[in-house]
Amino acid sequence: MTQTTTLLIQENIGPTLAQWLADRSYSKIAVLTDTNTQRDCYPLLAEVLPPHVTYTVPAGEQHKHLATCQQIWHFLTEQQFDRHGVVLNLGGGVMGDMGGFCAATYKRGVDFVQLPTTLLAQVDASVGGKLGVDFEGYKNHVGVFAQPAAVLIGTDFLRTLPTRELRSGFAEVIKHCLIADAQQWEALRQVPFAQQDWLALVEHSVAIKSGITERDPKEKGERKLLNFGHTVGHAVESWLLAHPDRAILHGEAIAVGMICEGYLSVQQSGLSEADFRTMQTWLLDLYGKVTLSADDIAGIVPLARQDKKNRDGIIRSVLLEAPGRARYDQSIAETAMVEALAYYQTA
Ligand SMILES: NC(=O)c1ccc[n+]([C@@H]2O[C@H](COP(=O)([O-])OP(=O)(O)OC[C@H]3O[C@@H](n4cnc5c(N)ncnc54)[C@H](O)[C@@H]3O)[C@@H](O)[C@H]2O)c1
Ligand SMILES: O=C(O)C(=O)C[C@@H](O)[C@H](O)[C@H](O)COP(=O)(O)O
Ligand SMILES: [Zn+2]
Repeated sequence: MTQTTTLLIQENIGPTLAQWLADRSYSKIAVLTDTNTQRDCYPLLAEVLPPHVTYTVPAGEQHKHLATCQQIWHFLTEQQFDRHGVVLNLGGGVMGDMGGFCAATYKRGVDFVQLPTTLLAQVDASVGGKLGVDFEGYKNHVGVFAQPAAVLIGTDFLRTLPTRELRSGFAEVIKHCLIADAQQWEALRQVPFAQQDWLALVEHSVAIKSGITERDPKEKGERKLLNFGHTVGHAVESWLLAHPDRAILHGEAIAVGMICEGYLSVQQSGLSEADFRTMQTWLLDLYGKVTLSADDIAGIVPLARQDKKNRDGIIRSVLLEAPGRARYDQSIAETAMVEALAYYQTA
C-alpha cells in the first residue's frame, strides 16, 4: 500500500472511522453494503457516521459483476456524487473488490475506504488494492490496482458472521502461514478452529500481506506468492459457480487449490511428502472434500488458461519448497493439473 493508506485493526472501529472522517472534508459520504451487511453491520456504525447516503447490493459472488457495478455507478451519479466524495465499502471481499473498483473508476477515481466485515476480507481482501469483478466466468477478470484511502478493520463485525464464512476466511490465514511463516503454521494447528484468537490472526495475516503488497503493489514478482492455491482454486471456484447449486465459497476453493498445488509442490519444488501429508490431512479435516467428476476436471483445467499469472500460454503457479517458503512463476503442464485434481479425489 502507499504511505498514505491508513491501516488500523481494532475491535470496535466505529469511533475511529468517525474521527477519520471528521479529520477530512469530503463533499459526500456514500456507504455501500450488501443485503447481509446492511442488516448486521451497518447498525454498528449508523449512529457514529456523519450524514451520508447508502446503497445496498444483493449479497454473494454471483453478483460480483459489471451489471452490479453499473447500478452502483448509477447511484453515485444520481446522488450528484463529485470527485471530492468518499465511498465506504462495508462488507466482505465481494463488496470490497466491487465497491473499490466502482470508486476507483467513477469519474476516474474517488477516495474509498475498506471496512471489511468477513474474516476473509479482514485478513486478505481489504489490504493491497486488488479491485475488480468476475467476467464471462473468470474470476476478477476485469479490475484495477488502486489503494484505498484507509483500511479500518473492526473485528467486532465477526460476531454475526456465519461459521462457514469464518472457516472460508481461515483458508487465507493458512495460505499466509504456508507461504511466509513456518512457525505460525505449526502454532495454528495446535489450536482448535473454534478457539482461534481472531484478532491476533487478523494482525498476523495483515502484517504478512501488507508487507508483501507494499514491496510489490502491482504483482510484478513477490506478490504472486499471495496467489498460492489460487491457480487451481480459482478454476474450481469458477467452474462450480457456473453450476449454481454446487457453488462453494472462495476460501473453500482455495483449500482445494492448496491441496492440489501442495501435491504439485512435492513433484516439482521439493516439498517433503511428510509436510504435504500434514497439510492435506488438516485441510481435508477443516473443509471436507469437494466431489469432482472426470467431466468436472476436464472443464476446470482449461479455465486456468486465463489465470493472470500466466505468460505466453503457459500456466504459471506458486509452489511450496517447505511450509513458510514458496516460489512463484512455476510452470504447470495441464496434464499435471489434471493429475493433481484426480489425486485430490482419491485423497
Ligand atoms: N482483493 C483481494 O486481494 C482479495 C483477496 C481475497 C479474496 N478476494 C475476493 O473476496 C471475495 C470473497 O470474500 P468473502 O469471503 O468476504 O465473501 P462475501 O463478500 O461474499 O461475504 C460472505 C458472506 O457473508 C456475508 N457477510 C459479510 N459480513 C458479514 C457479517 N459481519 N455478518 C454476517 N454476514 C456477513 C455477506 O453478505 C456474504 O453473504 C471473492 O470474490 C474473492 O475473489 C479478494
Ligand atoms: O492480493 C493478492 O495478490 C492475492 O492474490 C490475494 C488472493 O487471496 C485474492 O483471492 C486475489 O483476489 C486473487 O487475485 P487474482 O489476481 O488471482 O484474481
Ligand atoms: Zn484469495
